Amino acid sequence: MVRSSISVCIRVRPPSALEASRSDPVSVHTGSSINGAPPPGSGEPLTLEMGEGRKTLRCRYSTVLGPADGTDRAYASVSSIAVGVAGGVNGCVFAYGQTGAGKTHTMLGDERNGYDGVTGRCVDGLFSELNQMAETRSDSATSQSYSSVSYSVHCSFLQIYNEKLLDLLASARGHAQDVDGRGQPLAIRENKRPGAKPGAKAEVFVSGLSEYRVTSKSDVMALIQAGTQARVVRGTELNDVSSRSHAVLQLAVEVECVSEDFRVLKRAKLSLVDLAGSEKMSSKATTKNHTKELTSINTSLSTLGNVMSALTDSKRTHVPYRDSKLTRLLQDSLGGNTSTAVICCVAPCQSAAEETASTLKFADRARQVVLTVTTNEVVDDKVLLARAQSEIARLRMLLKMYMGGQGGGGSPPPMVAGSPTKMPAGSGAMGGGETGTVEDLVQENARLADQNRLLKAALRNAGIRGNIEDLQNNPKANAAAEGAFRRKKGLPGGAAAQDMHNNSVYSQPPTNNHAGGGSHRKAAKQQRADMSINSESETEGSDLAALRRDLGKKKVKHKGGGNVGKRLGKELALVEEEHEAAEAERERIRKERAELEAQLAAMGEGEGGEEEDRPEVEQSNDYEDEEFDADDEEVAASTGGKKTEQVVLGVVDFSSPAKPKKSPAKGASPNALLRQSPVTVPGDGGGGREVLKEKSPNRDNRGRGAGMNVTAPLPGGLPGAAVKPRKPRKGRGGGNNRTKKMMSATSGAAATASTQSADVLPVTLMYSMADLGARIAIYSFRYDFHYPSTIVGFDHRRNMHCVLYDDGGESGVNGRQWYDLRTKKIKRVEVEPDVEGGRSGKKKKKKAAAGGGAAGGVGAGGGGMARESATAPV
Ligand SMILES: Nc1ncnc2c1ncn2[C@@H]1O[C@H](COP(=O)(O)OP(=O)(O)OP(=O)(O)O)[C@@H](O)[C@H]1O
Repeated sequence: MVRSSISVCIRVRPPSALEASRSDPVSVHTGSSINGAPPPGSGEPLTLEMGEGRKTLRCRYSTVLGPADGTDRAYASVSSIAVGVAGGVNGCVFAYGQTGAGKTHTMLGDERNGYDGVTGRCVDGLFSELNQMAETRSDSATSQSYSSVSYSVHCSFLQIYNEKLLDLLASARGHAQDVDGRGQPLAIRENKRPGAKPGAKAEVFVSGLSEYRVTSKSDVMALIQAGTQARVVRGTELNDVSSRSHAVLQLAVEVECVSEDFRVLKRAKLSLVDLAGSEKMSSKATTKNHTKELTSINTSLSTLGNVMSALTDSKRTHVPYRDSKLTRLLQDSLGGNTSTAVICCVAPCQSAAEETASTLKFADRARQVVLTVTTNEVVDDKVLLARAQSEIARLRMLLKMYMGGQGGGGSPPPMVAGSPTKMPAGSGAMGGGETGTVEDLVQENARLADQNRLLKAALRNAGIRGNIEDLQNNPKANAAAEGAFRRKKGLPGGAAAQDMHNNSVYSQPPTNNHAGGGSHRKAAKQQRADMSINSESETEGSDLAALRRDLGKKKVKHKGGGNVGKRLGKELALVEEEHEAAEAERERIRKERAELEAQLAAMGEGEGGEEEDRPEVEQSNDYEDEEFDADDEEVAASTGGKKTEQVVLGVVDFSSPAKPKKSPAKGASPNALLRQSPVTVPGDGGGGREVLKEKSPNRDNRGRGAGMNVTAPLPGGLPGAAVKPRKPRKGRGGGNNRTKKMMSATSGAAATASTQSADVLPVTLMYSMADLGARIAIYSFRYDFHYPSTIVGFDHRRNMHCVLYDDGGESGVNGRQWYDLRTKKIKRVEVEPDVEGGRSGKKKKKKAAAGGGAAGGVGAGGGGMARESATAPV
């Protein structure tokens, strides 16, 4: 966790031709050459002469760029923010200033200079960093080495015009336009990240915004070019090409670092914002439209100023983010977990002195805003364990050194690499680490507590008021119930219900997925893995216990007799205390979880029947919802009549090795680039990588993720546009609407399309982002049919794949489905509008507001797969 203030750069543009022709005197001076010394302190000086009889302003800012300075210097002042996004730290750079002051020139550039602005340079810097990490297989931020580092970047571009959010890339996709021809306004929503720390802020994202997968700067530049053409521009008194909207380009980055023992997933977003310029209301703003534009620009900029003021005022409890769309969208960047820089652009001339003074005032406010920035990374249980062990080793070493092992006087040992230890603030030579074991535990606790919350909701739903005490008093029944529950839910450990405490989606090691059964074997294997983790946890526990015993027995004294020893003793005791509290909390949550799961299991046992025959309760897709909470689970569970069929799946790859398609021709129009099918370019890791993949679920998606191990194409191939045959389920009164629809759409297709399960060939999945784009066929033995599909997403939280049927929507199913390809069971099926009766009115409204499609989550941490399956209507 790092605390830093918003970085401020002032850029003074050269006088324009008009200003020169009017002989408008220069009033802004960079450097200290103007009479009177700049105020003391660090930073570069700037002087503003306000005019005759008025005070001259002298100030300092961390970077001041004069008319002769190029955009490269502006980029230099923000490059660390762009590069930091690769390491999982959110970044935001925005340009602020009067109309015609040079914001667009600075941020985007123009066609004449090939859009050579700060934005293009940031994108370049980010991709260079990502490619370097992938090539060297290391994380430059932590110097940690991995066996593989892969990344994905998604780009969106929007404008805020007259307080409406409009997708700048929507027209390129041929989406419906409103009367202005600017596309449908989009809504800002919030997504509470499951597993986030209690009290953590919800993430803001724009629902329905198109996002494109990009793999290089040129991909992004093509999008910028296309989007810029859709931006609202008008000639004004001060600028012939004045932007009348705020433009926000966002890159959502996910980096996956995999080593033998653990996996780390980093998510962050980079926001690059070119604000519309403030302008005085003048008589020339005659048209109604122009006046409306001016009013909304000025209102949103003044709200931005108010937000800055509120953030710098320690007494203010309310920050008016919601007063404008701009501040609401930038909420994370202004007062949240984002490294932010503002480039304040000013005109050099006397006639603009008032506006320049107001821009400098904004800059002063901005630099007082203090941000707390953390790395957004998700680590699996093994890395938590590794860190805890590394922490223990470090503490042991400290103990040894300061209690006589290595003798006094020496300087304390350096921090163990990769062992971020939480030590009390001001711990001097210890360096005061940032995050660590205790925080990891707290984080894990939050995740477990979240899971408990969901379990409680499921229980409430089922109306079960089980007798927990009974189960507690009967360990055998308890274990059996747990096992049944696990088998039913496809959770690890179903075969031998011993321990459910390590049931984390991150704890499952990748396994090859073969056609046919074996899920119980795998579950047993997983259980053994779980148990081994447990025994390691025991070791951890006993190490800590030993450490505590040592601490208890000996009075910590520094051999050299100084205060360092005493202080270290206190620090160790504090760390230990925090550790103990976190462990106790974890224990409490685990107990609670065991009780809840036992209740659910008891319920499952009571239902009876074979696992395969029991339908699974459909769940709502939290990524689509404004806020994910326990209510969602309740709604989902209450859709009793619309349960999904449970089918056994085989997984095969039926595509021949990907042949690189031609890269887009140089000079091709960006719109043509956007319209074309996904382009596969050769990747350095073997598999191709898709670029500019519009995430329309119905698009043919032939790219293959790196790391796919294709054994052979399926003999006889598969039908190109297979239609899903379904039969009405027995005992269900003829099936629901959906079933009927499918039946009528598919009669006769099943027989010809059927493929024997003997043909099923195994394919190796990475259980990660590397699987994206893999075309697979999912086999249902119930219907003896292969469904050709494409993996379009991987949900790290649930450890599930999102696949998309390659049937062009003919099946009538909203094609995206969530599959756990390990356990070979359908876990999630999109709820069709006609069977949505069980949903609450609120939910329906939300869906309708989102244009019937899924939410296009921009939030880097808000569930990557919302992006993959987001925006285009199915
Ligand atoms: N540093 C600079 N060097 C050279 N020309 C510049 C510089 N800054 C701005 N200009 C020129 O000044 C004009 C106005 O700049 P620009 O359009 O970037 O202003 P703006 O702040 O974005 O205005 P608006 O808010 O109205 O969109 C443009 O012609 C641009 O090329």
